[in-house]
Amino acid sequence: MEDDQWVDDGSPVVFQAPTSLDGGRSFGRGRGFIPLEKAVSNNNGPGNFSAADDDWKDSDVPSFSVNSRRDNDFGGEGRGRGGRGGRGGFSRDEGGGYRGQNNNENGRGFKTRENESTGDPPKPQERYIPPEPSNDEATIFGGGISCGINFDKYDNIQVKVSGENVPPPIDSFETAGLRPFVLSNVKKSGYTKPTPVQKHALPVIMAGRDLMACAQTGSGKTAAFLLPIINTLLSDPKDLVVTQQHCEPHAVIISPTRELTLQIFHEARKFSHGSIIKTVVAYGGTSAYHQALDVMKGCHILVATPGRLLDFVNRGRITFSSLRFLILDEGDRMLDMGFLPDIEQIMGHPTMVPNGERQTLMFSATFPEDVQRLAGKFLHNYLFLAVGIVGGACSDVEQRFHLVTKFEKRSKLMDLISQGGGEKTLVFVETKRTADFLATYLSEHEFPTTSIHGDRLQRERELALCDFKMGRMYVLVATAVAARGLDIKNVSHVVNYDLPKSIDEYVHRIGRTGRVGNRGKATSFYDPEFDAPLAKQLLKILQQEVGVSVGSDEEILHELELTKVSTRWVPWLLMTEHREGCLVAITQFLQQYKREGAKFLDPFVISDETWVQCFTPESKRASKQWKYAHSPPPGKVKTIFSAGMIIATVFWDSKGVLHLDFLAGQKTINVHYYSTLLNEKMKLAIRSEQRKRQDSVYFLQDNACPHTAILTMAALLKLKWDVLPHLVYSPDVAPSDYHLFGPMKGF
Ligand SMILES: Nc1ncnc2c1ncn2[C@@H]1O[C@H](COP(=O)(O)OP(=O)(O)OP(=O)(O)O)[C@@H](O)[C@H]1O
Repeated sequence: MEDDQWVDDGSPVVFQAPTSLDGGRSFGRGRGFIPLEKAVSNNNGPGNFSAADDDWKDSDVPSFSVNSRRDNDFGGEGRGRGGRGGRGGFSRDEGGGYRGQNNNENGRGFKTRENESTGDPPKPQERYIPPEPSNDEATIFGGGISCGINFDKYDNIQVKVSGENVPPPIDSFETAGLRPFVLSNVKKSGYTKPTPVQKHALPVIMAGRDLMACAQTGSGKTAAFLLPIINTLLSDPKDLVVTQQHCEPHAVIISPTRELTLQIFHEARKFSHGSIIKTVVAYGGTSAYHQALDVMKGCHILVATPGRLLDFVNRGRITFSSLRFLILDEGDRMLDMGFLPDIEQIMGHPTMVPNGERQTLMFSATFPEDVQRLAGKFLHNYLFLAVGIVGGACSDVEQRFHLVTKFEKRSKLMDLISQGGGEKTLVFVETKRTADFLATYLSEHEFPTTSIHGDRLQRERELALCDFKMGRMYVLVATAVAARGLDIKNVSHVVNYDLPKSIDEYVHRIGRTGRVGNRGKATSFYDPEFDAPLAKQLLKILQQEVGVSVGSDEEILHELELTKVSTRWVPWLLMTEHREGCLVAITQFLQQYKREGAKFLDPFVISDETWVQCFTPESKRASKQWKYAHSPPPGKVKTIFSAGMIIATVFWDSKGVLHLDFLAGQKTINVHYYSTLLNEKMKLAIRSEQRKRQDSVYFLQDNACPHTAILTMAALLKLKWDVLPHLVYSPDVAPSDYHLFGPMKGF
């Protein structure tokens, strides 16, 4: 059975209706997290659930009468969720759900049903009643991630809005036209100024327009749609239609995963806290009966996964007749092959308010062009908002790659986690089986680890996220279920133990760190045997990231072709932490190695001599010119001095190949740089040369330029020579704006 579905099998259900619908206060709500075993036992509070609550009959659903009313900015929040208690005080605002794809949970795939084609035994049926959301202000407003040092750099990101009559962006929340009440919730959330997507999306939505918005991960898209919706629902209130049979929400927010849905629910509660607005959540893996009761008490905003939503819709519990806002969060995912049939069913439902009479909003960090085209048919006279490069990775995430075979991954992961010294690390794997295995293995090696994937029970998934969030477990091993949307504080490191199959999935995964201007790092294990198909797209992402203009398709294809020549090639990236501060970072790096007693670095003194160029995107052109001006003419040798010592010779040979021979201590290393734009003849020449000179290290890069030599040097020194002639992967050689390619072993 699909995990978002339920069955009415006519089992008797006894439900004691809430004793109060007024005042909006649950009774008997406990604090803290109740053991989950209890949570499924149906007797976890004063309320009396006495049957298989997912197996209920429609006729058993109690009748509620909720008066339609004009709302205002005050009034009880949450209209009496009596009947249960003993839980709550437990803020679960992250997670990931999953539409099963056999044992492969790679993002955008077909919607298959978990366990169907794997031959695995069916999952035990779960009757999980999630804990009540907290009403404690500190919990409600304390969940978000605080802005990081790069928050202000958001202002420099290029923004493009296409479409007709674009409303001007706002500068501040104060001038956004928000009601004082909403503004006060924004302030309580710790937001002082809007992010670019918020600056542009708020006025667009408040002007009643449809919107497709794309902005990098962790840049505040959730508030960008919630704030104007909540504001409109409050400033232009309409009666809420709730009958004994059904409810007609005013806003429906659909997201692809269960825990993301839960997270959005908490965000919506946060921004509407203290108002009349009722928000309800509906997602799979939980007691449908219980959630239906909530829905039928009436809700202005319903946050749901598509499966559970359709379930309610097909039972007539929800209709769209009063819908004012329809939001697809992770819009591209919602419209890919996996979810499209569900979305089409929702959009085409007989009760659905027609396009143009409702507002339709789609948000994501990635929007492939084909999906953009498809999305157009659900939107009316919409605006397209692109903050930065559509589908680009978050610029605050430093991306590193390790060339590994599948046999090396485990020990490499152990190294990374021990080096992390307890930093929160999210490890992505391809299969549920690997997730289980790794979580067990790491736990056995005394790294507190938990896991989340589609085969775990929902209560286990939520507990796993809670443990990770609270730091009880500092490693979370996850399948694609956790790739999108999750906003977890202090995730310092994302590891792609298995790279995903799609680049969008990669962008979302690494976006779990480096949020709201905080820095993060992502390390990916690149196994050429499996990951070569991703190389071209990875390269594009990395080029965007380092500010190097993306090469023409021809160039990229050429690089790909080279990738194919030898499966031992792997793109790896030396990222700069400060794009502008390349020199500073290099200096620090070398100083560090000096401190560690690398004597051979003694002659190597970094200075700000002209040949050490900082290579910023802006200076790319200048730098290129500089390179040609300073490189020796073909056939001539130039000597590089630093602090009066010869450190290297440069030789730009007649074939256009730059040779740098470093003199370090007693050793000379030949490092040959080749342009990526090699023709066949040059490739042949390189191959034959490499056969002759086994001790050399070869880099392929598209911008042979002497200052890269320093980085190369540093990399070689770090490896203490012993891995030569094998290249040479050193993720810690952080500072450069270059992508490099290596090794060329086997070329
Ligand atoms: N204007 C703001 N000032 C400070 N913090 C903000 C602001 N807007 C959002 N945030 C915080 O930034 C974090 C990320 O926001 P959010 O989850 O909405 O990002 P997103 O763009 O939807 O990311 P993803 O693409 O991963 O879904 C949250 O913790 C949120 O509370």
